[in-house]
Amino acid sequence: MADGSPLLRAEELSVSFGGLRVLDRVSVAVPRGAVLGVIGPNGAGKTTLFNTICGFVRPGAGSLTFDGHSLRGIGPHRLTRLGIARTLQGLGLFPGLSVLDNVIAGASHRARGGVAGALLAAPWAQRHDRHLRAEAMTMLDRLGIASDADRICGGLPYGTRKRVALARALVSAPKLLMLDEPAAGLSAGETAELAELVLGLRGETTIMLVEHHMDFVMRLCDQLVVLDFGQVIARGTPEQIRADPAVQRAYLGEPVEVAGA
Ligand SMILES: Nc1ncnc2c1ncn2[C@@H]1O[C@H](COP(=O)(O)OP(=O)(O)OP(=O)(O)O)[C@@H](O)[C@H]1O
Repeated sequence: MADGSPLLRAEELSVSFGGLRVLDRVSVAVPRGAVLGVIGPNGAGKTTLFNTICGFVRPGAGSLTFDGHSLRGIGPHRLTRLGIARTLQGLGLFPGLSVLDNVIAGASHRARGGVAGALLAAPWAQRHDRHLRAEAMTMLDRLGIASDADRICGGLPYGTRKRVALARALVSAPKLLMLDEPAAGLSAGETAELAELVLGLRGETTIMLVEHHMDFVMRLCDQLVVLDFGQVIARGTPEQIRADPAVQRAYLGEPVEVAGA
């Protein structure tokens, strides 16, 4: 689908936990090729929106459409095949595996070898797996961590593991890359480098990110959606959002994180 329709459309999504309404008729459209940021004060519902799109949380009402197809009933394990890759706040890496194997795991839906291929040592399976390894290495190189390929993931610095998680998401060549707080826990230098990396992905993939770091968001995003108490209170370009009185009110009294702070 290459018409003018958004790649992802969430319409009137509502989610409640117990009696608490955490998302209240939230609508978001992510245009193809755009970088869309979701921001808002603590507890606004950003992660819940992310988790609902990824199938971790089932909405009480509303609809989700990706590339023209409904995401209803699609669990997280089927997202990669559909063309959605995500990085999570907890990273979700295999700490006992090497960096390279973690990244290859991101493309596992394309591994043709499988059990039969391995048992038979089938040449076609071996060729395909070699190809995946080469692609994973290319991605590690691109993210500046090729020299860590054989190191065990668990012992690596957090900033490096974040890059591994990004490489793993990217190696599936997603149509939509979803990043949950990609800058959280990074130093000012690492955040600036990450911003450059994400800017370099423009034109290759559509990106939706949830983030607290205002500098990072303002620099990267074409469009922003602002949530507060589970509702969309503003949407627009970074300039429009910066000047929006409702947004300023929502953030009043809450420290706005600045890169390096
Ligand atoms: N599984 C859950 N069960 C009950 N309440 C939850 C659950 N997950 C989130 N909440 C509540 O839903 C609200 C929104 O949480 P959410 O994590 O989506 O906000 P957020 O905007 O991502 O916040 P933060 O910026 O602090 O990460 C909060 O009040 C939170 O306590």
